[in-house]
Amino acid sequence: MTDLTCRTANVFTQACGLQTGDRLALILPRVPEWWLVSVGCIRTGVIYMPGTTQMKAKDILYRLQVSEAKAIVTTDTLAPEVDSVAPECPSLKTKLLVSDHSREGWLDFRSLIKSASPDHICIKSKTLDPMAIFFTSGTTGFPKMAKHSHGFALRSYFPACRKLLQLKTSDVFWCLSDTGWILATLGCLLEPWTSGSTVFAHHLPQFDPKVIIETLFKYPITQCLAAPSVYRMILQHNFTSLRFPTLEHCLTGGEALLPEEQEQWNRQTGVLLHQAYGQSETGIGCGTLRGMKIKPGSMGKAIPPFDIQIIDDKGNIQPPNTEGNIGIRIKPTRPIGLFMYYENNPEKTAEVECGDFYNTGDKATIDEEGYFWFLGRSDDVINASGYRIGPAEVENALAEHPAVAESAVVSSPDPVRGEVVKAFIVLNPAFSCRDQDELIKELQQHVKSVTAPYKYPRKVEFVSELPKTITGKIKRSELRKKEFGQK
Ligand SMILES: Nc1ncnc2c1ncn2[C@@H]1O[C@H](COP(=O)(O)OP(=O)(O)OP(=O)(O)O)[C@@H](O)[C@H]1O
Repeated sequence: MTDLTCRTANVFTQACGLQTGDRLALILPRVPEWWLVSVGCIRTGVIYMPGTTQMKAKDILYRLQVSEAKAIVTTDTLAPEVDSVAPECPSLKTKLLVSDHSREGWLDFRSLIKSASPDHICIKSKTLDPMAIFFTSGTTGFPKMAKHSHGFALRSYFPACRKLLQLKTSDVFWCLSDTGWILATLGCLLEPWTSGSTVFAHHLPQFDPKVIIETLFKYPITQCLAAPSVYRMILQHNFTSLRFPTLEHCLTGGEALLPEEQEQWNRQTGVLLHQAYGQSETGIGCGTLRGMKIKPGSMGKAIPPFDIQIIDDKGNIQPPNTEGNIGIRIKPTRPIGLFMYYENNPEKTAEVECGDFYNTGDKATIDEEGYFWFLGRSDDVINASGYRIGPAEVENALAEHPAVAESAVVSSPDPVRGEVVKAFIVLNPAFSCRDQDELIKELQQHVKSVTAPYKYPRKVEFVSELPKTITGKIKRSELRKKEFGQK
């Protein structure tokens, strides 16, 4: 890795003429070059911007333009999409292709690193020098550019952070996160790197639960990190045995995990599933550390150096069991590992500052033991007849009914009540022939029976799919806007 990443650094500074502070878009699947490019950038101070390979031309265009990227690294699959938008990106000077074939107008990354010198002197980066830009998922609008410093990498060395996974040199760690997501930089690169553990990588072009299960049986993987949907798919697969021979520890985060899924995973695999919470802005903010008591449905406790509190809209700390915003203290000192600011967006950067805190825009409560309980994004919380309802609570209740494959709960206008709870539901195929009115009544009754009755969805609509971001997160804001007749 030292040899190859030094060569990569030389390719960037010499063959590509990139300088410290230039931006490079990194859009690669799970191939070894993803690691080389990331570390090559860290060595040279080139700011890298990971992006998912699921992007289409317009997504790539948006990212290249707003970031004024000077270079891009990608594969054959996305090169034509890049070429189709490159004329509209005047800053883009270098296109690097990771492939066994050549392509006109592109530099061949693999042959360049073969011929590059392995001698390279790393820049002397300071903790607060910029390292990477992570685009947010765009769940609530256009993706924002969360800029991180080298302190983000440093945070993985902090003893308190290493308690999350407690990786050892003997561990074989498999992080299934999309390479475009901040979790991949943490789970595929920084965490195992700082612990000296083995990284397991699988190309996995599609999330086929059968392949994931076979892989966990075949290879000596001891720890696994993946989005809740991955564990969900495995559980829904009805495989005869999920007793993986070497798996000891599992972590998930990035979206809500249902408490019953957490329990079901434990029952079927014999391994505990720990939950973490984070954002492109924060990396992992809180989590259930290895060995800590798991409270199903909770996102665990704040991980130092972050001081996380539940705050009101003015930044006042709220007592336990009171709904509020998840805030991370930034005054008097901004903690290492938290994003620096939104690039080119001082208004948005100022908007998320709330008193002494960075307001994550997520609603939650904290209990007496310091465990956080996610309610939903601030914009998604429903205010029905004076009751504040988090979509996650209703979606969790619906998920317990066998008819529900997936649901999204949003606010909907009502002439009498102002706002009511509306559920968009994707049915499991076995229930698609059922009388719809009858099924709606049954589902409403079910929600009333498993959670506080005022939360039940007064409106229900069955849909074939839910609107999602390219990383698979439900765009509740899109559904809500449709309900209120907005664009
Ligand atoms: N454990 C978790 N449980 C529930 N939600 C989670 C969890 N972890 C993360 N999230 C959600 O994911 C969000 C972070 O996702 P990300 O940084 O990818 O961008 P986004 O907020 O989805 O997109 P955008 O900011 O562009 O709308 C959090 O703010 C939170 O809403």
